[in-house]
Amino acid sequence: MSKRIEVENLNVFYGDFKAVEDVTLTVEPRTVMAFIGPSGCGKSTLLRTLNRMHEVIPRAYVEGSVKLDGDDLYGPGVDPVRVRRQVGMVFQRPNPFPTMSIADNVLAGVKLNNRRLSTAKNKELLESSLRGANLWNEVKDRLDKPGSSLSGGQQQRLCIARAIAVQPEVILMDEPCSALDPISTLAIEDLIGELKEHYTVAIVTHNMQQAARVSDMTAFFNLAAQGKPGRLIEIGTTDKIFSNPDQKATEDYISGRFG
Ligand SMILES: Nc1ncnc2c1ncn2[C@@H]1O[C@H](COP(=O)(O)OP(=O)(O)OP(=O)(O)O)[C@@H](O)[C@H]1O
Repeated sequence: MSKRIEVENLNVFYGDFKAVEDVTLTVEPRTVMAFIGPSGCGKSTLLRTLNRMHEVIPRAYVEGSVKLDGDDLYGPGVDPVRVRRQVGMVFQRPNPFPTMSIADNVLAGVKLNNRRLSTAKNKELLESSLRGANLWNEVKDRLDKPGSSLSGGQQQRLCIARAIAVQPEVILMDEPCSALDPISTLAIEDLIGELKEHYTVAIVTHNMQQAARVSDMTAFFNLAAQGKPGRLIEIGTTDKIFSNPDQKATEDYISGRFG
């Protein structure tokens, strides 16, 4: 279920503006990679290229390639909708459909993909997705209540359950804890540790402790100057990046000297 992501010589544009320049990196299956760096260096932009969400913005495009187990996501004839089914995404703010029930929220993506399942299969998928997101025990007695009746942290886990339900290969997370309290944040961090047993995970985070806690590999991005594109400065095991980085800019950023 988990696939290797290979980004090669990727340039990412918003019209004439190049936001990210010449990124090459690999995320191995069943690992978590953290994208870190100061505001505006293109972490979220890069993340969104990994499931072709970037191009939904008018005049936005990429050069280079992103491969999933060798298949170029930007190859001719590749359907972006199919890509987004393989590569799920969890956003900064939990975004369940507020009036839809908890159960329908989990199965929303599956229904959108026109997968018709028997009632028994639906129930099975509902339970396994909620268990996978560590939410089952908290909601099993109120599956018909609206998604908005849950706390912020529960809503974020509901969104993770919704992402898992379509059985993706990769899960992308864009600052998934930035709107959550510390307890909910820890619950999501624990969950990320479990998700990587089944999925390849890439996460954007501003929280250095979080990057250190949840990721196996860390990629540090920076801007040469304001208005210039973001570039990958250093990539390595999270242990190395946080204890003995090769680049001074990485060390300065990790130790809070800028950004
Ligand atoms: N929709 C857009 N149209 C034009 N430019 C954009 C758009 N979204 C982002 N940008 C620009 O692309 C660059 C990278 O932005 P991005 O949000 O990817 O950075 P980031 O590293 O994720 O920042 P942050 O940490 O603040 O979220 C910035 O210069 C930003 O202004």
